[in-house]
Amino acid sequence: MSVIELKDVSIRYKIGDFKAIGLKDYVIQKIKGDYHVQEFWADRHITFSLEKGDMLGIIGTNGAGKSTLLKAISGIMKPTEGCVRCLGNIAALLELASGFDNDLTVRENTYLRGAMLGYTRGFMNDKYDEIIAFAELAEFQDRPFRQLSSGMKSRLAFSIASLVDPDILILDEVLSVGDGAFRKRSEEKMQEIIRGGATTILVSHSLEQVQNMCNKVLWLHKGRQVEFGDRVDDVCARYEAFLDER
Ligand SMILES: Nc1ncnc2c1ncn2[C@@H]1O[C@H](COP(=O)(O)OP(=O)(O)OP(=O)(O)O)[C@@H](O)[C@H]1O
Repeated sequence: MSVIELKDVSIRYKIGDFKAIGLKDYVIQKIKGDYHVQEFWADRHITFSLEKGDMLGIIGTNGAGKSTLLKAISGIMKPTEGCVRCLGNIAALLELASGFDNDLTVRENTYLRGAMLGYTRGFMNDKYDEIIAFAELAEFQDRPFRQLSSGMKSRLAFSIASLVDPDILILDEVLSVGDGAFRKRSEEKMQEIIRGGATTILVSHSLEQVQNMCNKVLWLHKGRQVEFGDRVDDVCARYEAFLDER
C-alpha cells in the first residue's frame, strides 16, 4: 500500500484578494469598483504515489511549484482540487527559521519544535542530547536562538526533524544550507532514515544530490508534471538537456 498518494492535485493561489491586500484596501477598492482577484495555479494535475522507503527528489526551475506541492503534502495547505493521502507521522522542514522563537534559548526551541511535531516531553528528554550533538550546538544550548547563524539554525531544524524517527520526512532545499561537513553527515543521516523504512521527499536544485540519494524523481515545470518515475538518471539527463536549451 502506498505511503503517499497524490491524485490529480491542483493548487491555486489568489493574488490581490482581501487577505493579501488587507481589509482597508479591500473596502476602498470595493467602493471604487476596482476590486479584482487574480487566480494563479501553482500546481496542476499532479499524480504520483510513493511506497515505504522511497526517496523522491523533486526538480524543476524557479517557480515550478515544488515548495507549494510540499506544503500540500505536509498538510500546511489544502489542495484546491484533487487529494493527498499520507500514512504516518510527517516531519516537514520547509521554511527552516519558521516555528523557532528568537527570544527563547536553543534548548527551549528544541523542546518547542518537538512539541510542534507532536512529541512528548519524556520523548524529547530522551532524544535531546542526541539532537544537540548531531547539530553540534552543545556550547549554544542556553544561548538565545537569535545568536545562531542561519546554517546553525538549519542544522538544529534538520537534527530535530530527523532524529525523532518520522515515517515521512519532507525537506525543502535544507541540505544545501549547512557547510560541507554537515551536508555529508545529514545525507548519511537521511540514508539511515530511509533504510529504517521512512519515506522521504527532497526538493533540490542539485541534480547530483538527487541522483546520489533518490530512487524516484518528479520533474515539475510551471506547475505541470513533466515526468515522474524511477529512472532517475534518465529524467535528470533530460532535465539537464532542457536547462541547456533554455
Ligand atoms: N503565497 C503566494 N501567493 C501567490 N503566488 C504564490 C504564492 N507562493 C508562491 N506563489 C507562486 O507560485 C509559483 C510556484 O511557487 P513555488 O514556491 O511553489 O515554486 P518553487 O518551484 O518551489 O520555486 P523555487 O525553486 O524558486 O523555490 C510561483 O510562480 C510563485 O510566484
